[in-house]
Amino acid sequence: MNSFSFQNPTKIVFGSGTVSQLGKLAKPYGKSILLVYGSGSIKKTGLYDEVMNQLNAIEAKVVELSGIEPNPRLTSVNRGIELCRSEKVDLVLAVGGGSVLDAAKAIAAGALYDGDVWDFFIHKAVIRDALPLGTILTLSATGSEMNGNAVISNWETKQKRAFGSMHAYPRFSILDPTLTFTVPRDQTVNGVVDIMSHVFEQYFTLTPNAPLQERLCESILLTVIENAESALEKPNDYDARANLMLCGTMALNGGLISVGTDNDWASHGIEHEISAIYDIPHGAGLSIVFPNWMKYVYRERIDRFTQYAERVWGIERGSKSDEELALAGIEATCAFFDRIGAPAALAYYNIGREHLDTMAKEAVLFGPIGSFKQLREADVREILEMAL
Ligand SMILES: NC(=O)c1ccc[n+]([C@@H]2O[C@H](COP(=O)([O-])OP(=O)(O)OC[C@H]3O[C@@H](n4cnc5c(N)ncnc54)[C@H](O)[C@@H]3O)[C@@H](O)[C@H]2O)c1
Repeated sequence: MNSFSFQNPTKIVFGSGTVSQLGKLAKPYGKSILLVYGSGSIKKTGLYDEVMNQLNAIEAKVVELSGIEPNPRLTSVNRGIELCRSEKVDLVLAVGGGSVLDAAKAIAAGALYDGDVWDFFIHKAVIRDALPLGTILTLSATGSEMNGNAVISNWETKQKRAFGSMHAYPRFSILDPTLTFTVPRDQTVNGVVDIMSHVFEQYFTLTPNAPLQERLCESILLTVIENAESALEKPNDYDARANLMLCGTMALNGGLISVGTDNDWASHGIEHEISAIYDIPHGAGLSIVFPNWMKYVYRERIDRFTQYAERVWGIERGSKSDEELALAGIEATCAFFDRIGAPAALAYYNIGREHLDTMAKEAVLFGPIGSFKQLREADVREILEMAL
């Protein structure tokens, strides 16, 4: 295990009815609040009214920024930054899925920066401060509710880039699983794949002697697999939704489950290049990329993959060779994705070879990606080719 330091400053308030604590949680940060949300589904579900009642009760001045897109765009972030400055906002409050939360993080950081917020995403500047951020999560997937990451798309340059900063962690996040009852089937599936992918990025590591981290990863994968189908069959199954929500938060919790180990993140890098051009859902892109990444890299340290097959999928070794066992685990992953209806190939979105070269080049713009196996442009091109 490597040496490490770990800190997570986000307060989590978890459970049914916890939106009723919003006023109390928001009050210490000041009166002027920027409420950030998406296409307006929170108005249909009644969540918007609940939020406004809480904010009115603490006599907050609420400024609204709606219309945050899935795969949130830089243009929306810039609108939010202008509002923060003109309305002297004290607290940014995000209500939605990962896209809304990520946009709110970029707004909170950009509002206190003199230059272009995109600088943070292209390694031109480092975040030194941010406005306080609170979140109410409505979709289990990204872990954005308890980490300092944000992913934003720049449609002018056709780039999707991420930042990570201690300053961008939410001060508080309200996690009420009942708010996810209305998440449609396809988005629930995308969330399940996203959560599992976050674990894969940390589980497939070359770092030896990290048995607790390995078991933390395996327990999240097992819990997601056990609960995904119940949530899909019965969208109002509180226990299934609650378990998925907690898994999402733990899976990408500032690195909690993988402290002291090297992480990979190549598959996320590759997926970002696909959705930067084709605007497909992140989770769907990952269900296409990850099994192909696995097939490309498993020989690097085959015991990680045989352990995965045995412990996560319960596949017995019997007379199987390492190679056969590892591949059986990868096949079990594909079969599960298929069973829940996650796409397996780029063809699902009519994506052909047109932009594979660009995607491969952009993925390694800042150098090789991944640590389980370092991938260069030709490797990424090959994985994309396998994903067609
Ligand atoms: N910050 C991070 O650590 C991190 C990690 C992984 C991915 N991401 C990024 O997060 C984004 C994806 O976020 P996401 O997967 O949470 O999805 P999302 O926020 O894009 O939402 C997907 C869709 O679900 C809808 N939705 C959300 N909650 C709903 C509800 N309760 N009922 C009905 N509809 C609802 C949204 O309106 C949207 O149309 C991508 O841009 C991805 O790159 C961020």
